Amino acid sequence: MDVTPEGTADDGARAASITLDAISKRYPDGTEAVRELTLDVAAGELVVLIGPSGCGKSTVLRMVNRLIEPTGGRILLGGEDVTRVDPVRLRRRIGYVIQNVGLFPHQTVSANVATVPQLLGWPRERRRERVAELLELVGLDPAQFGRRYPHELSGGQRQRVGVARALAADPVVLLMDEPFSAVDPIVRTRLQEEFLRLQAEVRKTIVLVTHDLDEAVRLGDRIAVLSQGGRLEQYDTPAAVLGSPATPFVREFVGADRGIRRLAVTPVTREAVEPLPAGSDGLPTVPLGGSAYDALGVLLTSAADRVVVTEDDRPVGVLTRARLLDLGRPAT
Ligand SMILES: Nc1ncnc2c1ncn2[C@@H]1O[C@H](COP(=O)(O)OP(=O)(O)OP(=O)(O)O)[C@@H](O)[C@H]1O
Repeated sequence: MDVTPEGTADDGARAASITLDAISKRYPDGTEAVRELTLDVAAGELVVLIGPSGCGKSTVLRMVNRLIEPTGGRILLGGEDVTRVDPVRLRRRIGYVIQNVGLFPHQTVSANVATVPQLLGWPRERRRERVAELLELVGLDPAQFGRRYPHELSGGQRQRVGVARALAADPVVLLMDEPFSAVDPIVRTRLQEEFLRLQAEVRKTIVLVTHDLDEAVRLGDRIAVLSQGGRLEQYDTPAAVLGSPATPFVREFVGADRGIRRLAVTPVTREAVEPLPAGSDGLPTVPLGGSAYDALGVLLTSAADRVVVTEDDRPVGVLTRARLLDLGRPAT
């Protein structure tokens, strides 16, 4: 069955690029939620939209799957204008995950995950295989969880089912609106880590909305910082947004502690490492390529003023406390 929206050329593609071309949304009451926003997301890229409450993040996201109709501009998926295709067919190609997941309460986990395949008329056996594959992918044993109902799951498990459901029909794009904010911080961090592993495997084009800067830094290949009216203040890698805020707005938004956040996205490189002096036995170790933030954590929990950097478990040099702190110092 053809599930490609009319007018798109992404047949068979596993991920499609997204181009927002001067999209605008003026609500009927006159609120200009988004004014001529232009943004490109490459196929397989994970882009995070972040900004203060009311700046238009959710409006932007929902215009991509046409839950909200733009009042101006164009949206291209895989280079094809989808502004005028049937929104229902479009949504079958776009996975959507929201904060409280929105699972159907009276349907089992399996039935929830199979929602779109069912709509698409997949035969029962193919649906069953797909559900099992997806539940395993998100770390839930299909035999144990497939027959449960949403209220019989923890918040984190529900969230995983939401992600599995969004991936069910192999969408070319995944939209996620505050997907991890309804769970406590420890579960959230674990879900984020699992999600990054999942993304490395499925490589979808993902647009994720969050108000949590740490989440944006951890997950985003690029971060789009928005201010009121969906105005794009900066669109760059986490390291660049933290290291060189493009505008006073971004500088204030990322805050005074951007140096420490920056360490989380700064790897310990060979350039930062000094030759290994004699008498370095017994010092704590960190792996080359690991994050400078983790190295700082190791330093803070030991009495040492330097750590030994290793590659394949062999020491390649030392990283001093002073050099480490330099890595977090913003360029501007
Ligand atoms: N249906 C609507 N009618 C009128 N104005 C709306 C409507 N929906 C949203 N808005 C307004 O549009 C602006 C952007 O809202 P949106 O929900 O996109 O922001 P957001 O950045 O996602 O906010 P938050 O982080 O608080 O969820 C806000 O000023 C909001 O009040």
